[in-house]
Formats: sequence, C-alpha cells, structure tokens
Amino acid sequence: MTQDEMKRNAARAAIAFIPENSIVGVGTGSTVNHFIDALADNKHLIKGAVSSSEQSTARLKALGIPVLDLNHVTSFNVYVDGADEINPQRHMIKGGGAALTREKIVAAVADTFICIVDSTKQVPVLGQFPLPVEVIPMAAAYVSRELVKLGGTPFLREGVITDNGNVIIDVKGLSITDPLTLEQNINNIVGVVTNGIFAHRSADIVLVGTASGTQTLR
Ligand SMILES: O=C[C@H](O)[C@H](O)[C@H](O)COP(=O)(O)O
Repeated sequence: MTQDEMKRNAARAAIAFIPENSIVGVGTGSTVNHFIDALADNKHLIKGAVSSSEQSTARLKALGIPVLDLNHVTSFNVYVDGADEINPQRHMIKGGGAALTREKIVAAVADTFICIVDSTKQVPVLGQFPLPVEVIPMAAAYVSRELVKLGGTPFLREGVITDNGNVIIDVKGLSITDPLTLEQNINNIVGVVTNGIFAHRSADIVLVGTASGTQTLR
C-alpha cells in the first residue's frame, strides 16, 4: 500500500465521526484533501464546513460544500486535520503547508480534534520535522535570533507568504521533549503569530492509516 493510500484510508475513516446535521472543521494538506473528497460524497451529513485555509476553502467550494465564516459559528463538534508529526501523547507538529495559525484557531473552537495521518507521521519525540513558525515579516530577523537562543537553527521558507500575509520560519535541530513549554516559549517571542506545536490543543482521536488497516488511538 502506498503512503497516499494510507492517507486516504485514514481520511475516509473520519467520516464515521461526524454527527448528522453538524458543522465540520476542515484542516489543510494532502491528507485533508482526501477527507474533503470523502465529505463531498457525504454532503447530506453536514450543514457546512469551517475552513482553515484558502486552499481548503477552494476545494470545499469546488465540490459544492458550503463554507461558513468562523465568526458566525459559536461552536461545532469535530475538527479534522492532518499532521507532520504526532507523538504518543497526541501532541503534533503542523504547518508543513503554512496553514498552522488558521488551523490552530479553528481547532480551538472545536469540541473534538480528529487527526488523520499515515503511519510515517508517528514519532516517539517531536522535532525531526522542522518546526514551522509563522512570523510578522518585519520581525523575521529578530525572531530568528531568539529561536537560536532556544537551541534551534532557523531557516526562512523562501517564496512562501501565509494566508495571513506573514512569513514562515522553519526551525531545525529541536528535540522537543517538553512540547507544552516550548510551544508557550516560542509564542512568547514578540513577532511570532504562532508556532506549529499543537500541545495545548492536542488531538483527541488519531486515525492512523497503516499497511494493514486504519487504527484508532484515543
Ligand atoms: O499547514 C499544513 C498542515 O498543518 C498539514 O495538516 C500538515 O502539513 C500535514 O499535511 P499532509 O497531510 O499533506 O502531510
């Protein structure tokens, strides 16, 4: 089975967790694209979607799924999103697709975060995947110096501007043994919008696509 088939299987398994007549939060990325496709086959289940990126919004709309403004939604049950890495505590690194800030916002409103991944995303300790940090452009050099003080090696992601008009700094060389503290410490640097550690808002349910089927972890 290919990695993409494992992603698709995890994504399709998420449909079973969506309550009837609900609003669903939709993440961003190649795994989520499979979820959006599955959602298009199950439109009768939902009233609409809240989206975490322009990319997902375009795909949802193209498939005829109504996209609602988060400011007009007070609560909803389920947020479905992928991850770049996930550890056994269900903390994640996200933002490989530069959508981390809107993802964190939509996830904050949702009751339940369902993470859909293929098994290559499972790690014992976060940090092999460079940690994305969304930064106000004029603060990029300052924030980079502060990230060095935290033990990382920062690289500006060339040619990428986020949906919010900001830049992404990818941080290599961090062994993230205390995700809760590092998430907070990086977010405390002036000029950082948010970083891709999802520890304060971790996943509630993980659907892992493996070569031998899809596993559910809670
Ligand atoms: O900004 C992007 C998101 O955090 C994605 O959920 C993450 O990068 C995983 O993407 P994919 O499903 O393409 O591996």
